[in-house]
Amino acid sequence: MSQSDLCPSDLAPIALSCGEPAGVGPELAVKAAKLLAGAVPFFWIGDPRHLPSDALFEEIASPADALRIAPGALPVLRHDFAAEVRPGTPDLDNAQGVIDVIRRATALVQTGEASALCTAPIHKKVLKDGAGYAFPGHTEFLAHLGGVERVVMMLACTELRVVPVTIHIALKDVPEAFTPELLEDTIRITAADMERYWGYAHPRIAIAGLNPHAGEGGAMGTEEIDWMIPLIDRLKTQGFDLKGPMPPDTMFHGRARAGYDVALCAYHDQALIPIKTIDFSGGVNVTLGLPFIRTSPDHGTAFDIAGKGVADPSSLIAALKMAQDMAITARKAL
Ligand SMILES: NC(=O)C1=CN([C@@H]2O[C@H](COP(=O)(O)OP(=O)(O)OC[C@H]3O[C@@H](n4cnc5c(N)ncnc54)[C@H](O)[C@@H]3O)[C@@H](O)[C@H]2O)C=CC1
Ligand SMILES: NCC(=O)COP(=O)(O)O
Repeated sequence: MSQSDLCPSDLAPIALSCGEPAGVGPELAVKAAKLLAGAVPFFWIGDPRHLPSDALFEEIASPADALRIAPGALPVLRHDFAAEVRPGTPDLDNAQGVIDVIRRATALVQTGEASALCTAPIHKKVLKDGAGYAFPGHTEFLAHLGGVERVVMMLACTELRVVPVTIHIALKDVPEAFTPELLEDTIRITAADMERYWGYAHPRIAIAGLNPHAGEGGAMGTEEIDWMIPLIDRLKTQGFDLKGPMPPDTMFHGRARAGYDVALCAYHDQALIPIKTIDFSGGVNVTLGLPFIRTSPDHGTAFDIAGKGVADPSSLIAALKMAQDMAITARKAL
């Protein structure tokens, strides 16, 4: 078989961590398994007691069994939690289980028993209060587990890819955290993984200014003049295809988006508001710079609708498909 003939069943299945069990994660895993019917083989790691009562699932002894089970039911790698679950009402006693499942799923990807990690949403404050979780989200925890210092959060849908350069910090802390070193590392990691996983040899990277109107020549802030423009000019001479600093408010309309492959933004909401507005149901969160593949739906735990059967599985399905495509592209490049 040549590398170009690779198909999903040639890959190890994807590991899906359960996330916060009182959120929409469990029901979305069941829905995704039914709709995908084995087209993207994956297994769910969690407590079977947390699945909806009518869920079609089968426990597996090892990840490889998922390839056989996935066409007809959700393959479940059992992970017992401290408590049962009431959808919409998180139980702090289950917080440690959520963290342990992320760790276990990651280990399975690191050993090659899973081809990629897909994570269902966690509730950061529940994990902090219930188990002293010391990380702002998955992204930083996975960097720790992967043994890398710097990773990049990217959200992607068919019409847009965005990267928040600073991630889960208070807005007042952004100007200090948004440094030339961080922006340069983010550009390098983004460019490398755009090639590795999506085949862009020279991705066109747009960079948003920090300030309104990208500073308007220093009238509304000077970070653009002081260091952003010199950094961008220096990296251009090294072959990076960069554009910016661009005025953040005018870089996301349709014609502007056609001019770049990925937009780097100074802070969380500058990046996530446009993509969640354009495609909330199809957006995928992917971590770049890790020594393994990780994707996630773009939404959170949605406690307000958990257990009601109305949660939309589109973003989880897109995340599973993207993980599979990334694994195939990375394998072909070997
Ligand atoms: N990857 C992850 O682990 C993520 C975790 N979160 C966490 O989730 C928690 C709740 O965050 P929120 O800001 O409330 O955002 P959220 O995404 O959970 O909910 C926002 C709104 O979107 C709706 N919604 C979310 N997912 C949906 C789906 N699949 N189908 C239909 N409607 C859906 C909800 O019902 C709610 O009205 C927070 O702790 C946040 O940190 C948020 C984003 C990603
Ligand atoms: N706003 C994105 C988000 O909360 C997801 O964070 P992470 O858990 O992927 O680090």
